[in-house]
Amino acid sequence: MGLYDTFIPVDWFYLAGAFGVVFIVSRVLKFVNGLKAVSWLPGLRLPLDQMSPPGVLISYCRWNPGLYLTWNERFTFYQGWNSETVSSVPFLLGPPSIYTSSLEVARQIVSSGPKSAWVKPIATSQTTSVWGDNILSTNNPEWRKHRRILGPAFTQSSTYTHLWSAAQRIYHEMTESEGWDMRDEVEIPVMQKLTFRFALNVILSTGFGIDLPWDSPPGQGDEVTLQQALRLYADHVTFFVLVPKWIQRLPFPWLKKMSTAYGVLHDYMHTQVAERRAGIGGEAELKSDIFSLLIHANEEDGKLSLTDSEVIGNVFSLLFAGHETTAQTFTIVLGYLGMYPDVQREMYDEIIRVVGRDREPVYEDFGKLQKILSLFFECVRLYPSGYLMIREAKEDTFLTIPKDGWSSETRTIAIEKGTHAIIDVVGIQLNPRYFDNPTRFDPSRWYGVSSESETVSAWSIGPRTCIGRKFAFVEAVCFLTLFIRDWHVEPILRKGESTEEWRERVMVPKLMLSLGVQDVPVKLTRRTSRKQ
Ligand code: HEM
Repeated sequence: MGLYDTFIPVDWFYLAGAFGVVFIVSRVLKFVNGLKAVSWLPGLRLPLDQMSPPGVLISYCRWNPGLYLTWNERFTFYQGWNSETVSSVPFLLGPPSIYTSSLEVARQIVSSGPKSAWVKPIATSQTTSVWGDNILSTNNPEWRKHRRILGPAFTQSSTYTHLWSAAQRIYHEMTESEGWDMRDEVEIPVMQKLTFRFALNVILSTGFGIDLPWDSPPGQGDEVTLQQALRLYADHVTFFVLVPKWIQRLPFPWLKKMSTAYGVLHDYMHTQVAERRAGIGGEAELKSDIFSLLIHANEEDGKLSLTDSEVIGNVFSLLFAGHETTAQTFTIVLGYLGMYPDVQREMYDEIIRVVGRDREPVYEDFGKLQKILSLFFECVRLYPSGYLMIREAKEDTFLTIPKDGWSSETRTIAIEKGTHAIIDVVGIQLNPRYFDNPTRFDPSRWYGVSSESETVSAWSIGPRTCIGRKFAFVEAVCFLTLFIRDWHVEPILRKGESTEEWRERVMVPKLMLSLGVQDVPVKLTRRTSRKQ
């Protein structure tokens, strides 16, 4: 019998059917296992996980709300399930997850110590470790090392006095370079362009001793200057972080420019590390500024040492985390001041009472400018720039949640290894258990609240709370004090547009790695005319 005599004709129809059945069975099993992994907690049942590719990349639609889920459904999501903690179990792709707007549940996930069952998932870490492992990207025990090395820079008072004077200098440089000093009225079509540059220059100067001029001449031809490279990186950090290396190398001119920018930054930072290490760059202005601490750790042997790539990884993670979040919020604050002239007046009065008109504000004023800090807290509450925290259960674990809806009685549910937890910071900030009338813009709710209080939860809670929270508070108070003292802010309205319509058009979130809003157009009017 020849080979061809034994050939059995393939019936493609049945083969496809068999594959189909196997696929459907595998998805049903996946779905049931997913439900079991979250103890059958009620919630979303969608084809894809919303926080990992491809679900996260698909724009908002009914069967795939994507990244905008927690914002767009902030008034209905938890109410719909009558619970502050709900599940999301995909039946095609992705891990099961739980979403929570409860601080008590969040605390169990982000606040438990080194033995915690919850870690940052690998995919999240990869997005923040493009330049090297760092404080943002690592989990215990590595994370502990990064935090211990960087911690002193954020606890010593010299960091904040230095920060205050850098912010003040850069504010004046901005008003001069933008030509505001010569004018009584200024129209700014996109406020973000200025707040981003401001916040980047502040962290560069305070953290790394790099003082960039507000304006610098563009590079010749294809050349990319350091300032342009930083700007390109800051503007396109999401791209650098999310897109695979091979896409960055495709032969498009703008990609080429970005990859040149990446090279410029890479070389600059390596040279800086080498120079600081050799002492050529001179003594750092602060003995324990962020860069000096990193370099010191680079030279250490033992537990608290860092490799070159960890140094650079931390530099970039702090550059990014230290300017994008604050810049987004400064823009939102200015938008709100424009919409609420009464609040603006109250803030101005506080500045005049504490600082007056005749002297520059100093760091010692920080503690007295409580209304300004409250204004900043309230804007971060309504638009939390760090809007999600994602964790993964590295082992089977338990969570204690309310027994029924919002009741104070609790029950414990089992959570299986591999389940993701999405701490919904927007949901927490709008939770009526923590904030009365949570949708109302009301900075006075923060008057008298300590900045150390757990109520200030938009910077996270527990050991992994934002290391730069005081940095952000001090920078915000300095910037806003200078700004509000000099300028009255109002929204630039379109013809016939009301302030409410302006809010609906402009204060609409734009979600990427942080939460911001659409381009904010504002008009500034000098409070004390130059001619007086
Ligand atoms: C409006 C301003 C800011 C907000 C709302 C904010 C929010 C947050 C949040 C929610 C986290 C926790 C993330 C997580 O655990 O998944 C975080 C962590 C972090 N933030 Fe901020 N942040 C702000 C400003 C800053 C500044 C100014 C710096 C640096 C100068 C900074 C550096 C960091 C770092 C390094 C971490 C990681 C800390 C760790 O894991 O130990 N942030 N931030």
